[in-house]
Amino acid sequence: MDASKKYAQVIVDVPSLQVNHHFDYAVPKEWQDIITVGMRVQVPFGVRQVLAYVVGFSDQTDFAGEVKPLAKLMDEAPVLTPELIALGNDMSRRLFTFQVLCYQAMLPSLLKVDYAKYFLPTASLTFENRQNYFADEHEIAWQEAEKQGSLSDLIALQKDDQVWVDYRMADRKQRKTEKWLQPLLDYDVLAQISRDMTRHAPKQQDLLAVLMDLDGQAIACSYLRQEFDLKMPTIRAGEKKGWLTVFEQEIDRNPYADLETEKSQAKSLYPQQEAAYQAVAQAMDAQQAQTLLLQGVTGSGKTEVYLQLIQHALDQGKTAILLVPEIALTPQMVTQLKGRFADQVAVLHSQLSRGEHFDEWTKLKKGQAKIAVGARSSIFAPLDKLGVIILDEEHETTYKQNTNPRYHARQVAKWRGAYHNCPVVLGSATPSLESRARAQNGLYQRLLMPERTNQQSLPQIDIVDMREEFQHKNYYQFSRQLRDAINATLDRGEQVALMLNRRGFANYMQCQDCGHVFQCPNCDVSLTHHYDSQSLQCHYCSYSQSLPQSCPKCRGKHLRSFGSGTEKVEQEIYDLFPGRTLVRMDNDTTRRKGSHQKILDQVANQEADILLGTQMIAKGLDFPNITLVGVINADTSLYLPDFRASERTFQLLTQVAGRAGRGDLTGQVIIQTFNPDHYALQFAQNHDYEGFYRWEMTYRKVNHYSPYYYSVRITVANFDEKTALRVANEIRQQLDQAQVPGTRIIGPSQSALTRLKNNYYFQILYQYRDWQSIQPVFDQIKDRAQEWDRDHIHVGIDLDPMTFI
Ligand SMILES: Nc1ncnc2c1ncn2[C@@H]1O[C@H](COP(=O)(O)OP(=O)(O)OP(=O)(O)O)[C@@H](O)[C@H]1O
Ligand SMILES: [Zn+2]
Ligand SMILES: [Zn+2]
Repeated sequence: MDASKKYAQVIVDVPSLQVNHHFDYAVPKEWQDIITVGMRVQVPFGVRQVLAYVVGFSDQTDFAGEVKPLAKLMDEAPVLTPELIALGNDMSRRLFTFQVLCYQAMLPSLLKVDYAKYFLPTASLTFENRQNYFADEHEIAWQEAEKQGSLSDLIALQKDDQVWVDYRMADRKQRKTEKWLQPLLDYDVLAQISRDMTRHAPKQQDLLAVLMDLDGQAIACSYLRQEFDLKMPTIRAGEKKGWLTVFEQEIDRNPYADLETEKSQAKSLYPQQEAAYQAVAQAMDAQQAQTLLLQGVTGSGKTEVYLQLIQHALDQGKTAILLVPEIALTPQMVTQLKGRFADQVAVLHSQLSRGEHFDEWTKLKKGQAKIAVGARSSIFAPLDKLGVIILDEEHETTYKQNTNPRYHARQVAKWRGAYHNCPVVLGSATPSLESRARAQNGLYQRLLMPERTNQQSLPQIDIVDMREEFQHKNYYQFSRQLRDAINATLDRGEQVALMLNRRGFANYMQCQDCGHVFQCPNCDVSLTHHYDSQSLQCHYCSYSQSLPQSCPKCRGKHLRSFGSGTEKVEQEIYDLFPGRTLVRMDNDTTRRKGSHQKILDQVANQEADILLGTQMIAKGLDFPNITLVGVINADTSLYLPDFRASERTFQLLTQVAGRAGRGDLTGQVIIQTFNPDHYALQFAQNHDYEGFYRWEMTYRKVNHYSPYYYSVRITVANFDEKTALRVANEIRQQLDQAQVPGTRIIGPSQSALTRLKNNYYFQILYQYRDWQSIQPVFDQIKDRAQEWDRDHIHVGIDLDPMTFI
């Protein structure tokens, strides 16, 4: 018996009791050899049994009362590694949140829903164990094993790879299995049987011959059918005679099975790529936990550098994580990774079913796949021996989670890099100001790739003043210049990409007679007119109503929708460019699995002349025949209630402009705007990231914004406005009393969306310079938030927020 495992330290999963300290439970004797840190257990807690995570063991406890025993084991193998347990601990402190929430964020969602577990034999299960544990069954339910008292034995067998555990969701599609057979007899015995058999059983003779050939190796029954015409009845007959046994073997549900990938070879690097590669590879070789900012213009070949760095990690016997802003939007990246690394890649894709996602995660955990690619949460990929961590488009806001735990993947990446002594690469054509500033201070090493790989210069960008168009009575959303350019491009047989900037933008419906705007009855936002479904919808709470016929206020019948959704622009394109084929890419057309890829294929195969999309089309696309990029409206994102509005606009315009002229043909970009003089547009026009950076830094300094000052946003929500405001004021007082030097407090003020989901929101913005100094007061607020929560007053603490609505 392992004395050091007398007590298990667990973090309980109880929403109303979130604390960061662990509870002690006694480990039953029969579990002491199989239980490990990172497994989930059930423990008695008050009158209930609750889920808990084992985070450590000890041979003594400080707890004065009676220490209860653990009630149930939930896993056959740890779901969290010691590294992830330590990470969750640090994250929760750093973000003023709770450990259990961090652990939940790290695990695949299948583990959070109702599922059942079964033990199934693997090919290496010994005959004896099969008889002992399975008898005639082909699987044993976990609960059944618990009842029979064989759970710990089966878990030990799982460690020995003799059985595996199948996770099945209550009512979802199951893991696919197929029938395999395992020969049970030696060659000599089989040969003897064969000699003794009558000649009238040719199928049996064939089966014996195959079994002798297999020499003990397991094989899929379907193979015998295909190759030897031996069908299940024959095999079952052999089973009855004790020659073999049939079992279910899982089939990989490979979600990318039908993805056509051409095998790709490493390209020989251009000098600028080589220099960047060498800098990172050196840090990898020296096992240095260093952050490198790879600042490469659009089309400079960042992807190839990533691929070769990942190869370098594999060559070192290590693993790698590649993060992308949103995996559904980057099918080209997945294709490239699959082409280069085939099955060594696990894709953690948000559009996978829970089961498929779980399978990919399992491959990483078991070491069957060594490269994890995916969005934000893939930073928690259960990989050992990380050799490199890469964040592509590191400036993207999707790397920050907007719900608890509000972590930033970049920060977690640096933590894991430090743990594994491996470098973190942040790649972007338009780095976030925070990262660029850290490079300036020498905290990050800056790597530059200023040239495009096609040896062409960046595309020429023209800015069109839409105010003049209106003066000339052109009421279309297409300026004359953009129309001419589109026609000329299409006449040359080239393609066009058009972006409709929808950040902070919607089509609202207004009464022409009285000016009434249709609003959501639950939230303080305008309803959005959806042309497809002929309805008005709220984007925040999903409220929906059919299109009204008259105004509820004045009964007038002149209703009109304003703004321009992609559908509306689509209609204008049909009017202005008859006979041209168009594909639309936005949230509505890409919701279904695979639809995004289909749209991109149409563009790649030149079945579409015009690609019309939201900011979705700005990222990562590489189509050599797209030579013209048009931005229909550059302005909307400039007016977000957010100090990063200019940065976002600059990034978006630079990224989308970067889609033009990536092949041998010269690119051209036309940006339409009502604010031609805005600096974000001016610097974007001149491809001047550094100029923008310097200008914007001055603005941030003057206004006390990031990266000079960091901020915490505290939100208070309640269905009663007065209560919400009262608590917000209390928090303000508490912050005032703490008197942390170098801080500034703004608010409470009503949030930009004052009534979201039937709640009133207030926010306080707290600007600070040094995390350590604010820790005590925010820890207090965090603990009080628990109490408020019980009264349905929801207090959120968002460290370094990325959005302000
Ligand atoms: N060493 C190389 N030799 C030949 N072609 C290359 C090489 N490296 C990259 N390319 C090609 O150059 C093009 C641009 O590269 P890539 O898409 O990686 O750019 P990027 O820096 O990621 O751009 P963006 O930021 O716009 O996504 C691609 O078509 C790629 O196949
Ligand atoms: Zn009206
Ligand atoms: Zn709503």
